[in-house]
Amino acid sequence: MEKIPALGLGTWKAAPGEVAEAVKVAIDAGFRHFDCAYLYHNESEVGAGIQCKIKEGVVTRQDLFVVSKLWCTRHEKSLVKAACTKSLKALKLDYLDLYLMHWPMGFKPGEEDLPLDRNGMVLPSDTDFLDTWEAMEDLVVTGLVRAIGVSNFNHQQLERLLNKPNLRFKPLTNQVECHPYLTQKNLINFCQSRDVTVTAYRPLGGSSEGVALLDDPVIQRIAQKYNRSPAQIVIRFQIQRNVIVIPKSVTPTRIRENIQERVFELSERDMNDILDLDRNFRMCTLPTLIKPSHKAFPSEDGPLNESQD
Ligand SMILES: NC(=O)C1=CN([C@@H]2O[C@H](COP(=O)(O)OP(=O)(O)OC[C@H]3O[C@@H](n4cnc5c(N)ncnc54)[C@H](OP(=O)(O)O)[C@@H]3O)[C@@H](O)[C@H]2O)C=CC1
Ligand SMILES: O=C1CO[C@H](CO)[C@@H](O)[C@@H]1O
Repeated sequence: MEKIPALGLGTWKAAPGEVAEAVKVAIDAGFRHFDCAYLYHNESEVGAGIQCKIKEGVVTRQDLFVVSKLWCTRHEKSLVKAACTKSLKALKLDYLDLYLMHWPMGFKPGEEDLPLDRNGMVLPSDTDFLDTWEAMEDLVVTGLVRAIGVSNFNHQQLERLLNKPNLRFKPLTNQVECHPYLTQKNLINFCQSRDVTVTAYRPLGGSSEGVALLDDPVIQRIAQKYNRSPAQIVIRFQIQRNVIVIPKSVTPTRIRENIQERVFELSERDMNDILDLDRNFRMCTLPTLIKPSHKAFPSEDGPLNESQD
């Protein structure tokens, strides 16, 4: 079974024109795991950065762990292989280390990422994520991907997948929003109890978007205590609870800061103080566009809401 490196570089909103350079800086700094997605519309630049470092002989393909994600408009079984091949081509790779189902919900197929009706609600497709999963399993069998996983799955959805009759491959990870304001304690316990790793996205609180997670007084106090930056504290927090973490940066100094070559340990008390910051605060809110009648709707009584898990 593939092992996901504990720290990866996020690439959402890493603009074409800056992300290839960021990937090169990251590889030089020691990053080996790259979190990509068709949705981010920058896979070709990420691939250029990767290829450059392979050509320079800094790394080999086997040293790297490259992740991409199947977007919701490609949930029909007949569309999955082409979607994966498109990401592979853009990334200039012949296999992915991990391919994730980006969300459990399928949207109407087409070129628009978010096909909307007149009221601004997403047009669903009549797919079931269990069927989509079967097509993703085929990608493992044909060697296009080494492993498959899910993203934005709640407890019930993951359990349904794990209980699927004739499951050929278990999800390697469930990638979910996770940071000190959304600690996902219950979901993490559930995933880890079923041998599914958890990957934390938005680990820094997407700090350019006005969320003051890195300015939180508790994070600041702990950062001063260990003589580390707030970003280093929230990254270490995840690694220390066995959660894989994928901070995004296109800034060379921050990329190097985030990999923190010297390992340090947060005390149990400081880990608990960070856990106590939880306020079930979710920033990635795509579900607000989804009709409650959608098959995989993240409803009040469960999906995506860890307090309900
Ligand atoms: N599966 C899913 O549905 C989702 C997956 N993701 C994945 O997770 C990754 C990370 O999440 P993301 O939403 O990008 O948010 P992050 O929490 O990683 O925050 C990124 C922001 O933090 C800034 N930053 C980076 N390092 C530092 C630092 N050391 N000090 C201060 N600020 C810093 C970056 O700025 P700058 O770049 O300018 O340095 C950027 O503005 C994404 O890039 C994507 O790969 C994200 C959302 C949803
Ligand atoms: O990866 C992602 C980036 O953010 C988007 C907007 O919240 C999400 O929909 C998506 O899952």
